[in-house]
Amino acid sequence: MSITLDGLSVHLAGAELVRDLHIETAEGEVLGLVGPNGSGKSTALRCVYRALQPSRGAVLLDGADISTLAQRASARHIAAVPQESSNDLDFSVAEIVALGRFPHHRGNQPLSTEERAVRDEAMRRADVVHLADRGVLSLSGGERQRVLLARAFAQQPRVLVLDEPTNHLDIHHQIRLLRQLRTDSTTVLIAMHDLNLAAATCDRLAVLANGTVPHIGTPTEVLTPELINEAFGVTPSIVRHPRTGIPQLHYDI
Ligand SMILES: Nc1ncnc2c1ncn2[C@@H]1O[C@H](COP(=O)(O)OP(=O)(O)OP(=O)(O)O)[C@@H](O)[C@H]1O
Repeated sequence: MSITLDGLSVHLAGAELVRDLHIETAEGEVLGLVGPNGSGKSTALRCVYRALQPSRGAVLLDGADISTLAQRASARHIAAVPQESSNDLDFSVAEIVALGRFPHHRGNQPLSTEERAVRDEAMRRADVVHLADRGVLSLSGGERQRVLLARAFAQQPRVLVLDEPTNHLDIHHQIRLLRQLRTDSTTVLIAMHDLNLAAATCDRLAVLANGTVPHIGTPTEVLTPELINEAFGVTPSIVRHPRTGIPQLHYDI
């Protein structure tokens, strides 16, 4: 399924956090949101997973305004891993991942054999099988992030919204996740700070900077020294990956 941010604006606490944002994904595309702190990446993503309502504009799922859908109906298609997620209850990992099945259920019936298989496959993909019986409160930051990824996978979404999903992950688990995003047919909207990993992962990048219209294009089109300087105020040297040709940024410290 495709996601469109159609003239999205968000006003909060007397400020316009996102202004008239237009972004259209293709089905199965991995689209990265990059930009400086406070440029509105999380705010835009929160509108997609319906933690926030836009003040103007809309989020469209295959052309239909998601605000016209019941929450449970949109959750059958859109799963999210937010940047910070407080979880004060010490559920087991397997129980948390099973919550991903909730939008597909009627009432509170126990998981069927097939659904347990979906949950287990989601735990395998996020490499948390060995943690299944642990309480989530005892987990490390990266382990907890992988549990939230597993819960999102268990939802079997057509659109995955990820807000800096690699920020607690070691390099093995970063690469493992990003490879999965590249090979799956799920449409992905992902906010990232690491521009090199973003370039290697995303079909297109939207470079947000405060209040301006984003530059949207392939990594090669938007990761130019001029554009990075305009958005972030630093000027990188850009080289090509020796095998893939993807642009990679280097900085003088
Ligand atoms: N509830 C709120 N009330 C007031 N201001 C808010 C609120 N939520 C976010 N903001 C502000 O909106 C701006 C955009 O925040 P947002 O979290 O979307 O940025 P971001 O691009 O995801 O940043 P980062 O890279 O730091 O994660 C920031 O200046 C932030 O302080």
